[in-house]
Amino acid sequence: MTDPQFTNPAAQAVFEQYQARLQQERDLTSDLPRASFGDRRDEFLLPVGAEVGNFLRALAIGREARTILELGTSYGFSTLFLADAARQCGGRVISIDSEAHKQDHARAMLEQAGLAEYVEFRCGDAVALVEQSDEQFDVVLLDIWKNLYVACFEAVYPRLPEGGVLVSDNMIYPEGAREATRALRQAIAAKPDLQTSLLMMGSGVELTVKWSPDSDML
Ligand SMILES: C[S@@+](CC[C@H](N)C(=O)[O-])C[C@H]1O[C@@H](n2cnc3c(N)ncnc32)[C@H](O)[C@@H]1O
Repeated sequence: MTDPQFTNPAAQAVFEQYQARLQQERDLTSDLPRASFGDRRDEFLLPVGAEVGNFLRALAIGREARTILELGTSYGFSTLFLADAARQCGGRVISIDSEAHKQDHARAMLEQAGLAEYVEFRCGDAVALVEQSDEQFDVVLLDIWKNLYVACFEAVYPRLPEGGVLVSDNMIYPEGAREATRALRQAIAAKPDLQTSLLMMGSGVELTVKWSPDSDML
């Protein structure tokens, strides 16, 4: 029995499907050599997990986010939480992934959950799609392949409004991502108007807020 995470039974049923698939994937991958796992990574959910999902949802609702950007749809696990937030705060989610078949699966799951109307899926390279965009993003989840973190961050940064929030996943685990996450931390530290903090939840989350020194929010 999975702990209830959603008040809406349809969304809870979809969450439970994800949890069951995740357990199967854990069993399958526990003995897989690292190289084989890397070759097969597109098969797996690789989700942020329920704790981070709940955190993201609360953050987006608290921020009264109008536009939520997700970089890395995968099969839709984190999208489910973000879409539930969008439903509750009158916002919308733009979710980007380069793999169309993953987004097709995510779309079907969101439809089952009754949350598809809150999500616009965009398929393509995250850096290029963000750079082409003239939108501002109130809450951003950065969760694509880690070698793209700095490029994505640089594309997102000018599109974060004052008070806008960036959540970057996998800042602690897996260990193999640490060179990339260290580079992201350095890129964040180089901006004078960002406040940032590493949170020990899930695989390690960096919470970064655009908050200028002369902001009247301080
Ligand atoms: C860790 S998974 C995302 C997991 C998802 N956020 C969740 O919690 O369920 C990373 C995703 O980034 C996508 N990705 C990798 N490179 C990309 C790129 N250049 N542009 C867009 N998406 C990309 C992969 O296809 C993969 O689905």
